[in-house]
Amino acid sequence: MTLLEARALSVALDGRPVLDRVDLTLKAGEFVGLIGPNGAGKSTLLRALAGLLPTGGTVAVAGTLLDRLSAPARAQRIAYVAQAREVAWSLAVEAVVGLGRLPHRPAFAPETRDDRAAIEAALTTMTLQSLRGHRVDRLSGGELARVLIARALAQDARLLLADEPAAGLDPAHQIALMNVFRRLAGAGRTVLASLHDLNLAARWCDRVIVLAGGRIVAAGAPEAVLSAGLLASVYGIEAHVDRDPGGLLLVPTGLSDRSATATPSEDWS
Ligand SMILES: Nc1ncnc2c1ncn2[C@@H]1O[C@H](COP(=O)(O)OP(=O)(O)OP(=O)(O)O)[C@@H](O)[C@H]1O
Repeated sequence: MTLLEARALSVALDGRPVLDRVDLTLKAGEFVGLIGPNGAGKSTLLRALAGLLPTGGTVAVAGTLLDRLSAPARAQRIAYVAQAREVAWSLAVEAVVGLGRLPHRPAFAPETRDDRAAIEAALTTMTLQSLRGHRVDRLSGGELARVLIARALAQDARLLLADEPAAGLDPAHQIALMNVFRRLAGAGRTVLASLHDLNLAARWCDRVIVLAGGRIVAAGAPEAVLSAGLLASVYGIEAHVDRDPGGLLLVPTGLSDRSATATPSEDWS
């Protein structure tokens, strides 16, 4: 079942085109990795899909156009984890995770039993129980990253958009996070996460979408997409591509002499 459909999505920032008529479809129950070089437009695409930017084209979630949804209705359907990890106030971890529940109840209403259950589940999932009373402005970078992901999990939306959620996490927490996203997808939720670690994308994602120069240049199963040739043309790197029972193994070995430009294709949605 299609959960999200973007058609001819275009974004200009400061008058400069950043996304160019992107077509994208996400199905319920898939974990999709959004990859591409610095400046490709990944953050812009995630923000556009979350309804945080003025765009050309359309975005529909479960058949409803995003701009027809109120802010709370949108937040019940889409959770977004930003790349910038900023916290405005010196709140406790538990309170920040609890902010994810605000779209689910009227303003100033007390927490419900469902809210408490979702908060506890998110704290447990992100192994934050022992930090629940800590102030977020005194956490390490990786701890804060996990809190902001937990806040999005507490939101309990059908679609999770996460911008470099694995950045700054140690390898164990990265793998644990990939397993969390896989479990969400297994439960019918949809996750679109931008990732710079190609091995995480290759081994945990059902599908990867490759963005370069504001356009989707390839999309599909990691095994079908992540070839040495694509890595050379998109990232300008040489890589050894191997596979084991867990999936692809990608080892960057150097810079390629081909320029880091890719040829956009017509329809990769
Ligand atoms: N507010 C802005 N005004 C003008 N240009 C912007 C603005 N924000 C981003 N850009 C430009 O848009 C392009 C895409 O940026 P974006 O952050 O979406 O890329 P990205 O793929 O997420 O990159 P990275 O991997 O480095 O996080 C970049 O060239 C960037 O310089």
